[in-house]
Amino acid sequence: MISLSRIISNQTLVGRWCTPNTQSSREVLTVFRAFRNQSSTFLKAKNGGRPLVKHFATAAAELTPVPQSKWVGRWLGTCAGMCFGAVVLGGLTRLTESGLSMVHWSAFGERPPLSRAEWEKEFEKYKEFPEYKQLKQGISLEEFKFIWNMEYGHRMWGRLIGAAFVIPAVIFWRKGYFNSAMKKRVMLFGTLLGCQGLLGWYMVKSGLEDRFHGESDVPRVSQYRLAAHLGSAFVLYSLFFWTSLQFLLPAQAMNATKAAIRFRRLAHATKGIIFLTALSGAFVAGLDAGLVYNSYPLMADRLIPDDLLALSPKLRNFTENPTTVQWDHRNMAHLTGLSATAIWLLSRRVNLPPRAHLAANALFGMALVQMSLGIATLLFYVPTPLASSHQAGSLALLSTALWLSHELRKLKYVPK
Ligand code: HEM
Repeated sequence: MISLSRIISNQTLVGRWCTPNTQSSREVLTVFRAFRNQSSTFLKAKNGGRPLVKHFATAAAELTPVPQSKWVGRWLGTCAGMCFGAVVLGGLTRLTESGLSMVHWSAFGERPPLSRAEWEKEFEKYKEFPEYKQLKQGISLEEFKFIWNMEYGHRMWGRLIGAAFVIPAVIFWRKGYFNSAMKKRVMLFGTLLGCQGLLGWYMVKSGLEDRFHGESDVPRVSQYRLAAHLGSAFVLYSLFFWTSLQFLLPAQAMNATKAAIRFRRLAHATKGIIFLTALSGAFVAGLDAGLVYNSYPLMADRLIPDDLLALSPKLRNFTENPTTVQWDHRNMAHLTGLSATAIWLLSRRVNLPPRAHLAANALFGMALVQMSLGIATLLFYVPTPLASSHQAGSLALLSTALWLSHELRKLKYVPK
């Protein structure tokens, strides 16, 4: 039998072995697994079969003191930051109405036009598509170059993320920095990254189709595909961010009191609510629903506007009627605001580790900023700087919620 302090000092010892010049990570992992099994059996025996420290095994397996773990964390943090940048760039591309200027796609990159003749050829191709015919008749070559470069920048940034992910992934994999769980995650990240690019083109294609014939029919991408593209970007960002936190900022342990467990559940729920609010925002953006009912808190002096269920069947309104989509987004935002407030109030009563307190405060503060940005975006008829800040704010808010729930991961069960 070994004591808890031995286990902890062994954990540090294993950590110290993990330098590139001493043990291979495979050997260290074998020692670690043996040690982990031994420790969890001991802990359970001491506590009547119930684990004394929940998540101890996972926490131990994170191998946080290993120097190379920091590199893996920094790499994933960089990928998360670059995803954040891609979301902002994508939003700016949409807000400047640039997203449908490139009418073809190639997985490995399009070559930009180099001469005036090449630019004119590219412009002629664009003129074949509905956006030019219905919305942009008569724009100059210079104006076309601007929207083309915006879209090109967004696509190339996506490819740069691909390179920033794949090259270090191969190097770290070959050096043996990943355990088997991490290898699975790396494969998942790579697959999601590839799908993100494909989904982007699938979304753009929906705006190039010849399907906009009604008088009020504006050529734009499908709101469903826009929500899917934005939603998967948020998921990818969250995975990168969360995993980098696991390497760079391991959670501090806290006592598993009833209040702490309830608080942790609320933090998880808030994270989910923020994600759904952001998805509902993508429908607002996709339908240009920020250009109707530009008043707050009422919509044309009413809490429930007249045309809320104007389309039939009724279910269609929730994804195709700008009024309903905006109404949903407002109410989801209110729910986000309420749960962020509850988090903040409860965090003052629960005994939390200092960093979890900080994260709860950051979440509440960011929710206030995000609500204000959303309201201002609506009242001022969606100006690009405000709308773009509101979009970036949604990711910043999600980040604070992820950080908070990450800080609440390690619950310590103290025997009665
Ligand atoms: C507090 C939680 C909120 C979150 C997480 C959130 C998130 C989002 C997201 C992700 C978008 C899509 C942006 C894009 O793709 O360009 C969006 C759009 C929008 N949101 Fe919010 N939002 C929140 C609150 C609000 C509030 C309170 C309002 C106003 C009452 C609002 C009004 C809008 C409008 C008008 C748009 C469309 C902007 C555009 O066309 O670019 N939001 N929101």
